[in-house]
Parts: sequence; structure tokens; C-alpha cells
Amino acid sequence: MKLQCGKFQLDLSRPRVMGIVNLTPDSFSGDGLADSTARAVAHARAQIDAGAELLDLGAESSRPGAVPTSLDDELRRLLPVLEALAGCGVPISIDTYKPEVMRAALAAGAAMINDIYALRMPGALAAVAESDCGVCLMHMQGEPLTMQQSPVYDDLLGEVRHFLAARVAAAQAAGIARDRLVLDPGFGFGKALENNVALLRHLPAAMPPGLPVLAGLSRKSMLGQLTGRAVGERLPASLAGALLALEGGARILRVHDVAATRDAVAVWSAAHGLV
Ligand SMILES: Nc1nc2[nH]c(SCCc3ccc(S(N)(=O)=O)cc3)nc2c(=O)[nH]1
Repeated sequence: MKLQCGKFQLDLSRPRVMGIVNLTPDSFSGDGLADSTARAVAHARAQIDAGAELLDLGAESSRPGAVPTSLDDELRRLLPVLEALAGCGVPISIDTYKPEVMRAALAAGAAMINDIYALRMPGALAAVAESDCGVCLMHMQGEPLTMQQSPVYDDLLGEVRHFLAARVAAAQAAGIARDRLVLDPGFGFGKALENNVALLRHLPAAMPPGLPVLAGLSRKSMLGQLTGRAVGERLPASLAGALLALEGGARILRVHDVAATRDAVAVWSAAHGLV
């Protein structure tokens, strides 16, 4: 399965590791790099050296309880880092839901848009339809500020699958080719522990067929709830979650710990007969 990401074409017949570059001041996992472009760029390059085959740059926190970031603040944090990473050799994804940020990032060389609102904001479909960038469509119930207060599902897997299928249809209707799309169940985005566990246990049933899947479990609270570990002590659980996501068909892993995840993926790939 191939994913078209601007000038890059990703062969997703084997798993790829996407390194998280958090440009917010209040990152949930203590990795915020908002105060220094140089530090953020150095971190991004270190992730590439560690084996990241995509990077995800985010300048607005979407952790539970996060308040929205202004357009100006998001652009001010994002663009210097994106511009400094031009020519880095791997596709740069931008974690944003604002069409204006999408347009500016695509003009500055971003190869993928990672939208936690799945292009539902006015103007978002048009902003990416004009490009040939990759697009990640993610499921979220509610919005970051309140999504974890009381998530409720009648049919979790069906609701996630139907939501994503509807967003795929909307994207295709806007002229966005299927080979540009990757889908994501949105671990921790309006999901209680039992919802996150059910998604991990039955991942294929939550996803419309025939499209690649991205999973982002790294350091998330579901792992803390299952292990009792604080956010900085969740690497073993994050690796276990990553491999379970691969078992469930995910082929892009969005992680903080690139080198460790690459090692876990190497073991998984060998056991699956992948080179
Ligand atoms: N496609 C995609 N993009 C993402 N961007 C983020 S930022 C993390 C926001 C957050 C932090 C912590 C919790 S919690 N309460 O579960 O620990 C939830 C959400 N994540 C993802 C993800 O998964 N996919």
C-alpha cells in the first residue's frame, strides 16, 4: 500500500515510525520545544538520525483540557522550524486543524497534514485539495478542551468506522485522492480507558477497509492507567502498544521515542517475514 505525501511516496507494506516534534509550551509529556527553534530543529534531526521516516510538527496542544492556540501563535511557533527542516529528507507532517496554517505549512514545504478534526473546519478540505500532500483523518469525540469529561459510545467501533468513512467520502468529494489518505482511530481523543482498549483489541473493525492506518498511543494516559506509570515512565507500555497497533494493521506509528520504537518494529517485522 502506497501513501502519496507531496513529493514523497511512502511504501506502507512495512511499518514506518513518525517522530513527534512538540512545539507547544505545555506538552503533556514534558517534551515541549516552543521556546527554541534551534532546540526543536536539533530534536527533529536527532529523530531522523534515530530512524524516524516521518516527522509530525505540532504547535497547538490537543491534550485533554488544552485551550485553543491563536493562529498567530501557531504560525510563529511552526514556520521557523518547518523552514529550517526543508530538505531534511523525510516527509514533514503538520498537526493542525486550521486551514490557514495548512496553507502556510504546505507553501513552506510540509508533505502531510495531520488533522485531529479530520478536515471538518470550514476551508480545511479546500486547503488540502489544492495540494498533493498526505492527509491523516482522525476520529475524535468532542474537542480537546472537554473530550475526556464523559465520553459515551453506543457502538464504539461502528461510530469510529462510520465517522472515518464519512470523512473519507468528504475528502474524495473535495478531490482528494484516496492514495493521499491515512486514517487514525484517535487514541485518547474522547475515549475512556475501556474505549481505548477496545480500539486496540479490535482495531481492524474500527477502520474502513483499504486505507492505511496511523496509531498514536505513545505515552498516553491509557498506558498510565494500565501500568500505574507516570508519563515519563511509559516507554515499555508505549512499545507494547505500538506492536499491538501493528498487529491490528497500523503501519504508521506516531511516537516520542523513535530509536526504541524502531528496535521493537525490527523484531515485529522479522517475525512477520518483512525485510
Ligand atoms: N493523528 C494523530 N495526531 C495526534 N496528535 C496527538 S497530540 C496528543 C494529544 C493527547 C495527549 C494525551 C492524551 S491522553 N489523555 O490519552 O493521555 C490524548 C491526546 N495525538 C495524536 C494521535 O493519536 N493521532
